[in-house]
Amino acid sequence: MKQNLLYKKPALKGAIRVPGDKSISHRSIMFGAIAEGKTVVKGFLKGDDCLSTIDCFKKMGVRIEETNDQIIVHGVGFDGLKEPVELLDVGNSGTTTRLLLGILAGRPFHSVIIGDESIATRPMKRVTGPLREMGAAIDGREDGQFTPISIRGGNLSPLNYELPVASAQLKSAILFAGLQADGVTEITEPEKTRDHTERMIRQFGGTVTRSENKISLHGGQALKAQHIEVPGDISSAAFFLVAGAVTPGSEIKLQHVGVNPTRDGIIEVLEQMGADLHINEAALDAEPVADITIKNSKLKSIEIGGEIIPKLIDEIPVIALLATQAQGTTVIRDAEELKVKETNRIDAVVGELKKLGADIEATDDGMIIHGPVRLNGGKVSSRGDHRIGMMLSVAALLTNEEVEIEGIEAVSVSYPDFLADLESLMSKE
Ligand SMILES: O=C(O)C1=C[C@@H](OP(=O)(O)O)[C@@H](O)[C@H](O)C1
Ligand SMILES: C=C(OP(=O)(O)O)C(=O)O
Repeated sequence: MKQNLLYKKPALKGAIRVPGDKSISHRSIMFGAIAEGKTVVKGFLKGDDCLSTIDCFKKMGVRIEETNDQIIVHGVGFDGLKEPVELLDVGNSGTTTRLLLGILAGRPFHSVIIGDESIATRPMKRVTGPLREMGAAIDGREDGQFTPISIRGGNLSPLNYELPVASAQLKSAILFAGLQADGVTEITEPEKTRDHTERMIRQFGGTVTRSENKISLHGGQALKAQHIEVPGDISSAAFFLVAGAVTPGSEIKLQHVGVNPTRDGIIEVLEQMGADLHINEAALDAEPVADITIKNSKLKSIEIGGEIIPKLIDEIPVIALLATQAQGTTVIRDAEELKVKETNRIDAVVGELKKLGADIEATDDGMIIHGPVRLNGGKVSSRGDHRIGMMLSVAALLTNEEVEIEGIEAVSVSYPDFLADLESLMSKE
């Protein structure tokens, strides 16, 4: 589906509450299912990826009620999950695939995970390898590297594992398997990655400890149903933060955004670039939440690399756009993981932004962007990747010419109402 965007007077004003956090929404269903009792989830993200997670658990016999403002998961415990008769279709969702594998690794039944064309290209050996070591029988294309993947869980042994990549999905898969293993599982991560799984284990009454970069947990813990309030997704808010920072005359307030310190790299980047940003005191629930106000301002280039990368990995497409408007040369490095997301996001960002006149080049592990540059209109494509589609919609604010985006429907993966929300901030005069 094509979308033509022509924004002549794009100053953005007003307040917006972005939809629920995708990572936390997935986990709320998973923990709800493996806990005993009724978990109520408010603020759940009804994007395609999280709906795929719901669908997979329904196919394993979990009763999940969806109303307008909440989801109720009738937990069955690990042992109550049933062998699915149908294929478990994860759609476009890497998080569903990898975390589900961790849960299935300890279940004594057979299941098959399939997904879309993009999922079929994403590396799964990083997860299937350690899960096999723990005792799960797994097969899949190229020896368990790609979907379709079939799995028959087993009696798991605990694992002491050093993650070869800084991936919260890999860490979480091993934690889910570790919860079903007989003994203590220990994971060391090269850099700190998002810790929603650890927080949720504690919220559900379990124990997981962390010392430096080592995370440990005991198998066999009983988890209890909870009430979960999902905060707004900072990865979705990032598009508005950048839109507000780069569009003349803008001032936007983003309400109730999750500001977990393992996810807030975008805020650090905006501050370092000189953005006019104000964050109110974060309220602490299971996850910290804050309102963030951003105004248009002059921006300067920075270098982004090292341990901040996992804290902003999904925001890099829109950070690249931000850098096109900053004075100087912005360098993004240590971000090879971008190559194995929904698309190769280094190629997609560089290729599509070049069509709009950006001065940007790809490197082996990131990109180099020279700014500021006045963008032009043109025909671009999301390449089927939600974050590329949303980034290009924000780019359309920076030109008086028309931007035609092919494949805009991809935004429904994480933010179905994205364009309507963006347009709601535009002056109606
Ligand atoms: O754990 C999660 O919810 C996620 C972890 C990240 O992936 P990796 O673990 O592959 O880095 C991120 O890119 C993805 O959007 C969501
Ligand atoms: C990489 C992403 O998600 P996933 O890995 O769950 O497909 C994303 O949302 O940017």
